[in-house]
Amino acid sequence: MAPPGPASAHPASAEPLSRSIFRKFLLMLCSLLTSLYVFYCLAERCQSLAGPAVRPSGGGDEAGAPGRGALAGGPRELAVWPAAAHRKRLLQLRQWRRHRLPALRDDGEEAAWEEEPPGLTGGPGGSGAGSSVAEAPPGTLALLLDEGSKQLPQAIIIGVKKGGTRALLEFLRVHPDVRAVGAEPHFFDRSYDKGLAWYRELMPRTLEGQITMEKTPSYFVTREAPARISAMSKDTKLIVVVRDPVTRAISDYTQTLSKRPDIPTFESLTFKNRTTGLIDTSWSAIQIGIYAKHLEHWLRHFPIGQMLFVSGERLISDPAGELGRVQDFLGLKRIITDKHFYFNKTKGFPCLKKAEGSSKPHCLGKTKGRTHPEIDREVVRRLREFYRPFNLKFYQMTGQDFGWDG
Ligand SMILES: Nc1ncnc2c1ncn2[C@@H]1O[C@H](COP(=O)(O)OS(=O)(=O)O)[C@@H](OP(=O)(O)O)[C@H]1O
Repeated sequence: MAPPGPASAHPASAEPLSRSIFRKFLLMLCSLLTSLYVFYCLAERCQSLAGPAVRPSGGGDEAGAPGRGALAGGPRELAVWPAAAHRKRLLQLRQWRRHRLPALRDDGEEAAWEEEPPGLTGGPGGSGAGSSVAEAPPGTLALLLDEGSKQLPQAIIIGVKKGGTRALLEFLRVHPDVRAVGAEPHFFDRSYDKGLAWYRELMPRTLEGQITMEKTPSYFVTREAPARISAMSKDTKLIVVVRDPVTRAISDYTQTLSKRPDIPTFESLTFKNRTTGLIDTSWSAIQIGIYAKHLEHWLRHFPIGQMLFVSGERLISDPAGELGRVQDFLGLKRIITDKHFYFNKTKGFPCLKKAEGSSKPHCLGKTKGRTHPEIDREVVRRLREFYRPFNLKFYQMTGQDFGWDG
């Protein structure tokens, strides 16, 4: 008879089986832990847990210190305001989803902030490196999205049409304490009968310490708007972006021309009677630029100190400077600085190194910064003459010389 096998023969065949089960178990445990970690990091808990629950707002010691932070959403800013940045990103995700749904739009002019077309990329900060919730799969954070509540706006950009209102709003949205509705609600001019509850529903959710904003440039020239906004809240802060009324009128005309190429020339629309040189002030392109007259209506309901006048020209030549004034006016810490902007030569305008909820450079869309048609010099001269007294009155009322008549 053959001798029995070694005593260890049977255990030797059983052990590999239990070991392999154990190994599989370990492998599963590891993958589970890895998935949990990935989920955890996607939720950006890693960055936010260490931060304060509510970021202090308003002018602290460092208010007014330019160039303090790094790029919006960049590592340094997160280190300074981790909780605020995290909360804002959660809310941005909600917005990211909304961007992909048919949104409330104005006359089609106001498409949302557009990403740079391929030909325009390559600006500073455009590497696309780094993560942002806007680029993360939305489903992963679904459970965390019910934060905040909808508030009526505490600040409104009320005008002026073609002044640079979109640029200002999009620049402001970079601030972690600003939440704004993307499209123009037109509540105080077109939809007032829908009521404040309807209006509030349009607003994005905000957390404590964040400001809700909207922009509708036609409010500035709407007679009923001052009383209506005051009835909502006497404390509403009002921002007006103004621009040389002559170039504003040409910009306005250029927009109409882009939609209806068959309209009469700018020159013919400007005059009631070209021979006498009588300006047609009933033409809205002309009428909107009589800023002093419109302002009078607002001053019946709001003190001048509750209004901020932003220069549309300086918003292009020195966006950080104007944004500094706006942040001060809104009682916000000066987080948006020159480090957030770069000048895009192709676009011919300042653009953001990183827009809200994105890590890529962003310029305004092609409906902003259109090429204006050449206008008869004599007509331009006559218009300048027409606007001069109104401009001077406006400088006097606001205490600011916008330099349109120098
Ligand atoms: N950064 C930047 N990028 C592009 N465009 C800029 C920027 N800053 C100000 N502007 C000027 O904004 C003008 C459009 O103004 P609005 O946004 O107020 O227009 S609208 O009333 O909302 O249609 C637009 O007018 P046009 O140049 O006539 O198109 C621009 O001159």
